[in-house]
Amino acid sequence: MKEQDLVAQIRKKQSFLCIGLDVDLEKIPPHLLQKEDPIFSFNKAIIDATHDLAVAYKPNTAFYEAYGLKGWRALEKTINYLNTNHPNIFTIADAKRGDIGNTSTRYAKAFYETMAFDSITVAPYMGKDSVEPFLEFEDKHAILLALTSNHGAYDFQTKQVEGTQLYKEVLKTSTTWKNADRLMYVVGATKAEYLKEIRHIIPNNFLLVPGVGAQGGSLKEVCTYGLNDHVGLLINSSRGILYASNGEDFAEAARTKAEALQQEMKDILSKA
Ligand SMILES: O=c1ccn([C@@H]2O[C@H](COP(=O)(O)O)[C@@H](O)[C@H]2O)c(=O)[nH]1
Repeated sequence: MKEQDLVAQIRKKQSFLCIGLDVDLEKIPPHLLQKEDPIFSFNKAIIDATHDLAVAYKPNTAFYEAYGLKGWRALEKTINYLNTNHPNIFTIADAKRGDIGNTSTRYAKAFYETMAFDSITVAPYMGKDSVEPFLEFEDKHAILLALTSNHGAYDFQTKQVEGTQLYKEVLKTSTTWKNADRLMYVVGATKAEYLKEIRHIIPNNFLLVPGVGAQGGSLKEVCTYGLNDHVGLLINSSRGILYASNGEDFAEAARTKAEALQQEMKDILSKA
C-alpha cells in the first residue's frame, strides 16, 4: 500500500488505530475451540467487528508460529481475508526479521509476496545490508525497531555509543539507506518522552507505536510530539482489544474497546 493511501484512510476513518492480532488459544472464548480453525475464526470475528474503526492490523507471527503448521495456515487465511475483503487496510507482519542480505530477501519474499503483507517489522542490529533487501519492494514498508516498549530497551537502545544514544544512531543512519522513504519505525508508547527528539531526526516517517493499554503507555502523551502533518502514527493495541471478554460477546466487547480508542483519536485529530 502507498503511504498516501494509508494517510487517506486515516483521514477518512478519523482513526490511526492498529489492532494487534496476537491470538492465544488459552485466552480466546472456549466455544471457538470447537471450530475447525479456532485461530482464523477468532481473527475473522475481530476483523468483522472492528474494520471500520481501524486502519491497520498487525498479527505478531510468534502467536502463529507457536502453533506450527495450523498457525501458519491461520496466518495465511487471515492476511488473505484482509486483502480480499478490506484492501484499504494496512497490514503489518510483526515478525522482527533481519539477516545477511540473501536471507533477508527470502524473508521479504515470504511476507510481501507469499503472504502479501504491506509491511514487516525488522531488527536493525545487523545493519544496512540486512535491512535494504526489505526496502526493494515498491509500496512495501520495513518497520525498523528504533526504541522498543519493553524495559530491556534501556540495555542497549538508549546507551551512549560514540557520543550518541544507539537508537538515535539507528534513526540517523537508516535515513541514508537506499529507498529509506519506505522506512517506518517502531517506538514504544512507554517511551513517549523520547518522541520530541525522535521527531527532530525523522519528522516525516510513520511510527508504529505499541504499548498502549496492557503495557501502560498513554495515547495522549504519544500524540503530543508523535503526530506530524500527515498524522504519521499507527497506535497498536492487541490484548486490550482482543481479550476484552472471553464470552460469546467477545467481538462486541473488542469493538467497544476499539471504539473508545478511535473516539479518542478522532478528538485528538480534531484539535491538531
Ligand atoms: O517495542 C515493541 C515492539 C513490538 N511489540 C509488539 O506489539 C504488541 C503489543 O501488544 P499489547 O498486547 O497491546 O501489549 C505485541 O505483539 C508485541 O510483541 C511491543 O509490544 N513492543
